[in-house]
Amino acid sequence: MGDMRRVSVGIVGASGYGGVQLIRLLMDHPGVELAYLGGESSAGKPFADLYPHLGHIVRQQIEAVDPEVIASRCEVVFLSLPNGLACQIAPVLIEKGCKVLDLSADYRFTNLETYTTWYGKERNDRTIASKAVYGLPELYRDRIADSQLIGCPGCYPTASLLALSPLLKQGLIVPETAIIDAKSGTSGGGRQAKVNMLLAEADNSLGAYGVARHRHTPEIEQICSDLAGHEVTVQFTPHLIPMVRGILATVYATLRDPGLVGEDLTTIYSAFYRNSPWVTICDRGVYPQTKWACGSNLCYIGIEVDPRTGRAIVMSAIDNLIKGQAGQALQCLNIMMGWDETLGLPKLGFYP
Ligand SMILES: NC(=O)C1=CN([C@@H]2O[C@H](COP(=O)(O)OP(=O)(O)OC[C@H]3O[C@@H](n4cnc5c(N)ncnc54)[C@H](OP(=O)(O)O)[C@@H]3O)[C@@H](O)[C@H]2O)C=CC1
Ligand SMILES: CC(=O)N[C@@H](CCC(=O)OP(=O)(O)O)C(=O)O
Repeated sequence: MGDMRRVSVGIVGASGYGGVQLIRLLMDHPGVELAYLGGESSAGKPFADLYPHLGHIVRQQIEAVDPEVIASRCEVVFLSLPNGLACQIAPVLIEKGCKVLDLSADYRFTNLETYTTWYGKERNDRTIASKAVYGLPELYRDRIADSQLIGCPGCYPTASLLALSPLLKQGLIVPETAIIDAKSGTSGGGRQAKVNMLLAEADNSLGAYGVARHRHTPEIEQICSDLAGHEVTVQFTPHLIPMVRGILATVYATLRDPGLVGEDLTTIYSAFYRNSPWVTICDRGVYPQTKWACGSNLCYIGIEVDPRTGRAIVMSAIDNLIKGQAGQALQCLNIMMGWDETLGLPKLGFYP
């Protein structure tokens, strides 16, 4: 591995949480070199001014965004920008032959009308968008390997879909009965200042938001529909919880066969994720905690069946900035480049 050719990589949005998390991961990756860091308000500043604790490792400056310049320097570009910007930059990068991994919602949807309805932005890059592959490796590994453009999933969809997929794919639940109750730490909202993310507002408090209208709902439904083979609606309710990193999604769904028990589902999940190094199925009676995943690219899944209600109850825990964002994007790059899917990704969390 030490003699691997290093691929030149650019990160647009390097000053944000996704960008800095990518930089941290790529510093330990033997196959890449950082060739460009881009931003808007941070353009012209040394990266070290923004993140002094990484200044001894990352010497570059943040630069203004010019897709032609980026394409001339980079073989691979990560776009970690607010929604609606990647679709203005990616077409040039794709045309110039770059591999592009977008961390926003711009390339997640197969139907751009759905994107416009939920994100309120018109699109004129249909041809390119139609080539994008949804970057959830546990479901679409083969397609990711052959793609030039990846629409990396949102953090809630990652946790929710990894919990639901085996049940949907094998027809074990009535899809429309699926209810996803998810909790996220505040880093899910990005690095810009927002009043509801102030410590004084978010601390000592837990509440739902975006109820019955969160924009991750159609994204989850798109993939659930693909797995079920027909249009599926789900109920998704996100909550903001007073912690910085992590998502816990608890999914409830009615089993078609009321005779199924927890052991059956644990066996089914273990088989489904047999070749997925970043999914860990908990032993019977063990339910995941966000702290276990924090700092790693792992998704922990715990499974239960309530024989009284006939429902499966599946819990999944991820770090929203790693498996839910930057780590997943790097996992996709590993697959696109034909590298080991685990290369450069943290196997153990921070704690304890
Ligand atoms: N946070 C999370 O848990 C997750 C986030 N995502 C998605 O990933 C993307 C990035 O999120 P996150 O890292 O949290 O966001 P941040 O708000 O932390 O960072 C946003 C970045 O975008 C840059 N930027 C903003 N506007 C422009 C512009 N016009 N031109 C160039 N650069 C610009 C900012 O640069 P500057 O600072 O220089 O202005 C900054 O580097 C978003 O689409 C988000 O929805 C996906 C999964 C999880
Ligand atoms: C806590 C918090 O605010 N979380 C964000 C999720 C961020 C994310 O993943 O959004 P994209 O789909 O735009 O990538 C939210 O609910 O908007």
